[in-house]
Amino acid sequence: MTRGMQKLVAGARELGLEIEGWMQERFQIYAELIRSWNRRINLVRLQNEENLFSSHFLDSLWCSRGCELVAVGRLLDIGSGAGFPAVPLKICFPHLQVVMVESQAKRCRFLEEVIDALRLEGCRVIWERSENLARDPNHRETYDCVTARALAALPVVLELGVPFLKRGGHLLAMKGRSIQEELGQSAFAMSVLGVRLERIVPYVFEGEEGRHIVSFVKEERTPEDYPRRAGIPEKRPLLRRGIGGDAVEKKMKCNART
Ligand SMILES: C[S@@+](CC[C@H](N)C(=O)[O-])C[C@H]1O[C@@H](n2cnc3c(N)ncnc32)[C@H](O)[C@@H]1O
Repeated sequence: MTRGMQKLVAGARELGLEIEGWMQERFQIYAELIRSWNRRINLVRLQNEENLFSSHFLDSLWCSRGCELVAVGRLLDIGSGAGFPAVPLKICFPHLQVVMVESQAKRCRFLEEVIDALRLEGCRVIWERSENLARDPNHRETYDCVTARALAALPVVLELGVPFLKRGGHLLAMKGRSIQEELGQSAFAMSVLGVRLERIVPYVFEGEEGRHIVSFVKEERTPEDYPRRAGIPEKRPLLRRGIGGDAVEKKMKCNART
């Protein structure tokens, strides 16, 4: 077993997850595909093999602390990129019905190859902006769980993600050190969209510090006006105007990738 795989298996065990042999094989194939595609298209910043297994695969599995994934049926991952956190979650929780929505065509082609190579049944990718997909009645208010990693600042993640949730469903935002500041900026978006903060799970592991899973629960139907049309949530985040909105907006752009 490679050192990367050893770290993944040990880290997952601390989360109460057993990565069985057939799951390890899938992680191995997934890692090979990422390495090979990464030479052609920009998928992830790869320092070394260990970094892929811990900072990406293990990091993704921390979502399991955000809500009871065993009780989740439909899960939507917005802006999956190379497949995080959706693919590691699907490998370890095979019962999940997973949809990945991704706006870049090349990344969607990569994700389709991953689904085929790993034989991930009940997992598909949609090439679309999430703002548009959220208008589709087959997707709007139909998911038990929505995940987002390195997608955007928190008020933007809320506007993109909450419309997909059923009442009682969870939005899991994977965030870095700026979490308190971003939460402070999210009060207005939370009240407009009808969600409440359920819990913040801080975590660290070797090579990663200051990480958080932020879990929200949807309490009310989302007004039809949200999300606004493609690009607007990012350009004009849901902040209450007149209290330094513009200054906050500029700062939020810096926080988007954490
Ligand atoms: C920084 S990458 C993060 C990818 C992955 N979640 C990860 O953690 O490595 C953000 C991804 O979200 C996609 N994206 C950004 N806005 C989107 C939107 N509104 N709808 C769908 N995909 C979007 C981008 O194309 C990009 O692949």
